[in-house]
Amino acid sequence: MGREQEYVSRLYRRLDGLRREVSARLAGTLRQVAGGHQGQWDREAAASRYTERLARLAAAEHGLCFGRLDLRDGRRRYVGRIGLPAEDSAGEDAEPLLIDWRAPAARPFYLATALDPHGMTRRRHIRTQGRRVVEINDEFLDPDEARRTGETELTGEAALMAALKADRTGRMGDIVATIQAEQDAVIRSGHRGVLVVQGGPGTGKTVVALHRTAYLLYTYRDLLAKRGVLVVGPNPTFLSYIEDVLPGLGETGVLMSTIGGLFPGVEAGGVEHPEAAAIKGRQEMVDVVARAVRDRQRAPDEPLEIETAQGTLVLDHDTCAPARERARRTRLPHNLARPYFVDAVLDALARQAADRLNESILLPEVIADLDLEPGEEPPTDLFDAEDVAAIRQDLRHDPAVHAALDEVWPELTPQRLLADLYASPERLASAAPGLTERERALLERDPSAPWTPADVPLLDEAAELLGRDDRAERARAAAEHRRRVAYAQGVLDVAHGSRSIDLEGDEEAALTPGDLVDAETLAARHDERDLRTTAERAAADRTWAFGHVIVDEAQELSPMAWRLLFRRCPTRWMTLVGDLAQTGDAAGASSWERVLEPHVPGRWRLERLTVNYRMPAEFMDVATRVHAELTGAPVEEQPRSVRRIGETPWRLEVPAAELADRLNAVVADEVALLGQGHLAVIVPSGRSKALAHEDPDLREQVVYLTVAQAKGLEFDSVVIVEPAEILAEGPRGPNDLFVALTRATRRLGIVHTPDRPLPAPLAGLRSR
Ligand SMILES: Nc1ncnc2c1ncn2[C@@H]1O[C@H](COP(=O)(O)OP(=O)(O)OP(=O)(O)O)[C@@H](O)[C@H]1O
Repeated sequence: MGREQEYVSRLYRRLDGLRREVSARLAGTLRQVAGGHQGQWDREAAASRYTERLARLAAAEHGLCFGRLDLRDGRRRYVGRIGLPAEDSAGEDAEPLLIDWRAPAARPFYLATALDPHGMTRRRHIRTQGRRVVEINDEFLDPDEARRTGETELTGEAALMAALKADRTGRMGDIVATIQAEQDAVIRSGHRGVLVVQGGPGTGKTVVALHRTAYLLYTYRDLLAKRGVLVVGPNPTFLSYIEDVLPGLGETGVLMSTIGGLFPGVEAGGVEHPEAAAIKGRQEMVDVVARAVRDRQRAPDEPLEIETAQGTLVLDHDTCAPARERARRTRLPHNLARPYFVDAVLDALARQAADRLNESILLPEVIADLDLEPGEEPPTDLFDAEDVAAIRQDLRHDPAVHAALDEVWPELTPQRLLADLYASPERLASAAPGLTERERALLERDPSAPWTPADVPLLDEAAELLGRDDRAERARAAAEHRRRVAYAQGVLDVAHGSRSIDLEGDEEAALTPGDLVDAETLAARHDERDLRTTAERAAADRTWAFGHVIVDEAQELSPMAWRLLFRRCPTRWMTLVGDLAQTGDAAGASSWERVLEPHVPGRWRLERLTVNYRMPAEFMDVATRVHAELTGAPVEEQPRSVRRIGETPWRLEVPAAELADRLNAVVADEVALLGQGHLAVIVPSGRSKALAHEDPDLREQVVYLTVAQAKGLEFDSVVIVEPAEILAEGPRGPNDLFVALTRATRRLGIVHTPDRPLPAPLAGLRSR
């Protein structure tokens, strides 16, 4: 241990040295007096590079080095959170002092087994507290010995067990020191399409997905730093549960969001009936939104009268229908096709106005008064093409014409389209004829009501169909650019005019700025630079194309949510992790094939995680039997637990009238048993108003949660209240109960009242 302490101290000295070096560079950069915009830009870019590097070095402080590999040729490799090069004095060819866990050379640390030692003779786990080595665990990778004694499938078993037994903290931690072989295969998978990771509860899907993110950022840093990585989780509570993992691994530039957070400018904080959310998630909503858009392109049966400066004009079906046809034939999104519609309508209205004027001027008595030659036809039209164009121009700016056009083909935002749709039973009936009246009634809503997470994919769908007419914006930007170029040219001209005439004859010295840079380039240097991080820019841009997308609890996503996500990831490079046995959302998935084939036919790969690290076998066994009894799902497909604790789940039956008091007493007893650990009380959503908090703080020692809130989380101890109610209330009750039963690491119990029958495996639990 003394020798390892020496080495670890050397690593920390090296880390400190690098931190000092990078800090000094950062300070130097900040001190620089940058010349001009370009200089300022370069300085900012360098400063942000150094800041990022410093953050990475700082994140490596805890558990800097956690392992050592002894190679058969006698060399040693230390594995840690980041790579550390040898000291400068050691020469360029010196081996690195520490290898980043993501580097290929570190891989045997996770894969080597006694039977397949990858050229290693020993794997050593080094546990540190602060900068002090406190424990060492060795595994000798001797194939002969393994053949004699049999081999465990776990790598670094002692370190793994210690990690699993530790108290939970309300925040997920990293597992760099104890990644298991099947997890390593997922983390480093080179698959460039959609990788689906299916695994039962506690198999490490979440933690593996986050480590894969860190691995991809390390391996494809340039590509992913530019395009960004999006991590999608089921709800804000879950996102706060996992928020420390990536920064702890030194990676900060990732955008974490729920589906509800993916429409910039919309806060989807509303809550709605789960059935309404499920309807909004259905595939058929694609047609509903499309019809809602088409319904806003009208050819009115009742003519609209427009009081214009040219007199009263009529906008009727025969005027609108061909104009609409013409605009639709462009196949452009609604707002971009609108100018074609407007053009055609203005043509027709201008003609109509000219005809009206002809009628009002060319009255029979006027014609009779005309001095016509014999045989000469009386005039029928007093306006030539130019006159009609002038009338058209007047109409284009007439507010009454604008108002009429807005009625038949309005410019629409996604928000306005959906708010108008939900607010009108007639609009809903027209756009959603396939829904029942009851289903449509569930969608009805006041326009002032807040948006809900299930609205976001619909808003996104609408945004695609509506498009945004940004011609005015682009014209403004182009004009601004022209202004800058003209200004730059002016600057160069002044510089040229004021060059020193003393230097005449000396060609090189007489170079002026205009010889070195043209006006376009000079103007570009003065254009505003966007100094936001990739994640910030991505968060603000609905059409951002991410380099990689990771989806956790992927089974919960609706078909509409998948459409949104695939739009955000045109390269289709994604990692999806989930468990079909835990699907709770009525719009969620029951088959990966059904979810993915429409988007990436034949181009997705399924990996499985089979070992459960969270629950002891005693808990997993009960959860599996309950799920199998309720759904008929095969027991063999559930994961195997890595440990037993010698304690089974308990059951407490209490009279209904005493439920609240007895529950409080149970909670107090459990807390007393826990020490520093955390307890979750999982309640039916029907009781959540009284018990569960809408925005629970997972750092509290005791939290009350619904199943939906508890999804993906884990606690030392879990108490489930009225499992029969949980079973009865959701659209996928058996899955919900399964989720609740698979959250605990050390203690698990249920509290129920007598008149609700329990599934047999729960009825048979020991009494508390
Ligand atoms: N190799 C490992 N070493 C140490 N701990 C691990 C390892 N793999 C998983 N764990 C731990 O097991 C627990 C369960 O992991 P995680 O939450 O990622 O599982 P999950 O498959 O996403 O579960 P669920 O489907 O229930 O959400 C976590 O505490 C995680 O840190």
